[in-house]
Amino acid sequence: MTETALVIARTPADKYRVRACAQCDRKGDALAIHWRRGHDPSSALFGKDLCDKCGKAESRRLVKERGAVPRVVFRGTTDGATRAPRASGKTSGTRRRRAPAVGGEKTPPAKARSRPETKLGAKKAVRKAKTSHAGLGSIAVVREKLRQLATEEPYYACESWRRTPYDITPYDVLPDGAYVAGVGVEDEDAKVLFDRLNTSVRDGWTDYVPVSVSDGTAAAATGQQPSMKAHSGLELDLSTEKLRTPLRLGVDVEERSLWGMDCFTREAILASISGVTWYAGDENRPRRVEYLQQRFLPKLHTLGADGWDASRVAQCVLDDAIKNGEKHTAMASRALLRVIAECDDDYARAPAPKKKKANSTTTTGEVKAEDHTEEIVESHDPRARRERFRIHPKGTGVVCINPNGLKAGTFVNHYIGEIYSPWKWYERQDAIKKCYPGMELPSFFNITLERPPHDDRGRHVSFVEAMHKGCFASRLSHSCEPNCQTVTFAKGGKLTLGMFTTQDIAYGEEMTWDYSCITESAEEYRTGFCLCSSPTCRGSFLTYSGSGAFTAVVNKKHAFLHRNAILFKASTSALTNVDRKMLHDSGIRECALEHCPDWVVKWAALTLEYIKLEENELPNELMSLPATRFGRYNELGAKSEATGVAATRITNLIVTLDKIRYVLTRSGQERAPFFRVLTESEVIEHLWSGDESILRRILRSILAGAGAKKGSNSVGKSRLVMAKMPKTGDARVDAAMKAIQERIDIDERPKTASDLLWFYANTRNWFTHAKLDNVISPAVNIDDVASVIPTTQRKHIPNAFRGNREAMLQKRYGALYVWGQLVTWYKQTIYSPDSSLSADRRGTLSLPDPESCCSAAPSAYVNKERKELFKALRKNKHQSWPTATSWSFKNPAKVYGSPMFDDALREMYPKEYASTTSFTTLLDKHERQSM
Ligand SMILES: C[S@@+](CC[C@H](N)C(=O)[O-])C[C@H]1O[C@@H](n2cnc3c(N)ncnc32)[C@H](O)[C@@H]1O
Repeated sequence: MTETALVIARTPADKYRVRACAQCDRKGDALAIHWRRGHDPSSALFGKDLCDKCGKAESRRLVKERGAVPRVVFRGTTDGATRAPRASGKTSGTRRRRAPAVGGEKTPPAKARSRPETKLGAKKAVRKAKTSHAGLGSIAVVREKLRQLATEEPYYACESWRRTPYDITPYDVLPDGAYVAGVGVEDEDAKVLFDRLNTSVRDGWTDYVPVSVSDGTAAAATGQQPSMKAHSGLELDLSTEKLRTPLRLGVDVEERSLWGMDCFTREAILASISGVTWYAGDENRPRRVEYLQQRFLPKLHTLGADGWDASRVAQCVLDDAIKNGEKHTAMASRALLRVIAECDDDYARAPAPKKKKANSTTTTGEVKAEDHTEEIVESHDPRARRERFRIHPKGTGVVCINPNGLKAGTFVNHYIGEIYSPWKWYERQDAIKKCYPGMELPSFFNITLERPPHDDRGRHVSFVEAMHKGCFASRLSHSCEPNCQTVTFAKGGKLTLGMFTTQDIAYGEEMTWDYSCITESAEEYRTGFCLCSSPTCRGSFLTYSGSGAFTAVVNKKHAFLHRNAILFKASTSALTNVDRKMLHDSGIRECALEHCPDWVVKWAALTLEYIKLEENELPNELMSLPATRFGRYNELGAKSEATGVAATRITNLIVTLDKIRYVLTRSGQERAPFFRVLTESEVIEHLWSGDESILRRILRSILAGAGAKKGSNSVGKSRLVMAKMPKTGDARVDAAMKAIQERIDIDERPKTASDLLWFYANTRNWFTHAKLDNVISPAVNIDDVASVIPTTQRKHIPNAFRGNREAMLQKRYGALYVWGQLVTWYKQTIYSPDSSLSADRRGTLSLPDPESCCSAAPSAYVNKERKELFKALRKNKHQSWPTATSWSFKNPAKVYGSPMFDDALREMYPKEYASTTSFTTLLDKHERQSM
């Protein structure tokens, strides 16, 4: 194959020789210009010196002409140290030996030091180091690593790169431990909120558990579990004296504009320094991590607006290392600088594309300028979306500036802010989303304050918003390997949240905690890519509630019909002492249940039963999941994950109770059970004897349809059926319907009418729902939000409040809100949980309209569709029926029930529904008989 690559002239003597480019006549030595040499024998430029630009152009031309891939190039950089590539014989290894004595770095482990001598011999080892860890080798390794990472989660999750720091979100400082009522919280509600801060638990109680993880790191033990609080048995000192003295801003800690790297960049940096022998190989990964965390990151946190530039950080680390005689750190920094130069600087130096026209939707000059900068960066080179050393702004964070560092277990500060009850909090969030659609994920500062389960009045949840009012504790960043933690504790009969260090923290180190924040939106999860830079970073600082841990058991044991079965049972059976005790034992007591009607309390008890079942079954489900990059779940990790999921579920249960209570306690609101079972005579009327009964409607539509086709056999058949209809309504519904079904094969299409009747005839539980009033709550006040919208997002503001402002700020709870919320209780961010009900009920709870079996679309229910429908129902009875068929589901009578729902009831409550035949047995029989 013809050699098409261009390689650099690379002997040390060459370095200082002034050359001229054979193409453009540019002059300079190797320190000023990155020189290349024509390497294609058939080219006129073969063997000639070319400047960087012309060399690349030549390379591109050759690649275009012949489709060959250019060989990786290596070039010198300008700091004059360790530049020699392997062919020169002057390796960075030799220079290292001449470097000044090392200060503050650890000796390599004996095993690592002895290996070259014992295995290869000293000379061989040096040669190996030269070839595999210097220059060309390391860059190839990095490139290969980046290629691999680009196809793996979570590395490619980050798609755009912002190089400018975020605006500071200013806040009012609240006095220690003082919460204030949220914006627009009315006095009555505020009273309830502050009362919920009172507790019967003894002073000094805390929800902090000093977990000891003996068999490895927290991450290894927990898989991707964020909520496990693992900190090697550290005890916290909650003496009042300590809690009175938080750390001081400007003395112990400082708020700073901080930067962080995505997982891709972190791995690229680790790979870059693995080119240095001291840091090479799996056994030296801890050294690479130490370089990143103890040298690179602290330096990054001092760079202010320049933090985006990885090579600047590396250069600063190098300068410090040279000053302090830390030779390994210096070598790592040089290696990193070299790789960054190779991978990124070409890109940075290439001419910027022509200015785009200013964005007409922007409102201020400042925004235009900022947007433009970002556009250039992104549109310049699409490959930049992946293979670059990207350091992103994280906004304000908190750094330890106490020269002695901070000890593990130190009280940092109270986590305080404005408090909201759950229903009010979600009304506010809904209004924000409605008024600022399409707004980028804003920084969030909220945290939940949870009452302890053993408090006399039990659990409850309040939302603490620290965006506008609070203290520096709310400015700490998230980390997947944090050094601080929030803790709820009791002090003076009141509950409060505090931040504590869980590890010793050195001067210059960033203080972080694990947000353990769960999002219901996959998009939000992806947007929240994590910049914590820790070696076990999970990729996003959010946890997705659609992940395996949250869905593994739900999909099997708590699907749509199961959740409706719970609501059905709660509406139709009495609240017992066993239910009350179970709730009480789990801490769901007065605070969560007051003002709830019995059927809602029963619903809570039945839902709690499911939560316990899930907690039991989830560990096995998790251990059977395929391995992720964190490995497989072990038993400890799976159990801990299940505990975390159960805790989230209980919080959601309490939040749901709070929302439902709000709607049901509005004046004039119906409080009877939400589902009402039809009496037998109502069922007969609905199916059989009523003017609008299912049977009458079906016959009417058959006659209407068949009338068009004179002489059709259907007409005679349906008249016959009509004539034989009993005049009284006291026949057993299912027997009569069955008899009709056997004779009514009157439709010319395969089995449409008889199948439909089969579903009706085989449904045992028919019910309808309560008619609740719509509730429209007062407009919430979100004036405080506009001030914190990032400048880049301001362009959305003109679109906000397009409609009636007052209406957009009000929350409308529709008549079916209670139904929707109770069957999606584990989600909280859906504006109208009832809006998906009609789709979810399609064919599952609501059977097709009788008219649809005689619709004008004759091909809609041919044998193929029929088979597919039955197959799908066998596989998943909770799945709504496909929309492509002619079935319609208007259900004007609002009567619900289906054989699939009966089956869900039987699965959930086998004792009460023991006589119900399983749905698949029924369907098998029906298919056999109707062949
Ligand atoms: C509680 S605030 C922290 C203070 C905030 N950085 C500021 O500028 O005021 C949480 C926000 O900080 C940013 N943040 C914190 N930790 C982060 C991390 N590890 N990765 C990415 N962004 C982070 C995110 O924007 C997040 O919404």
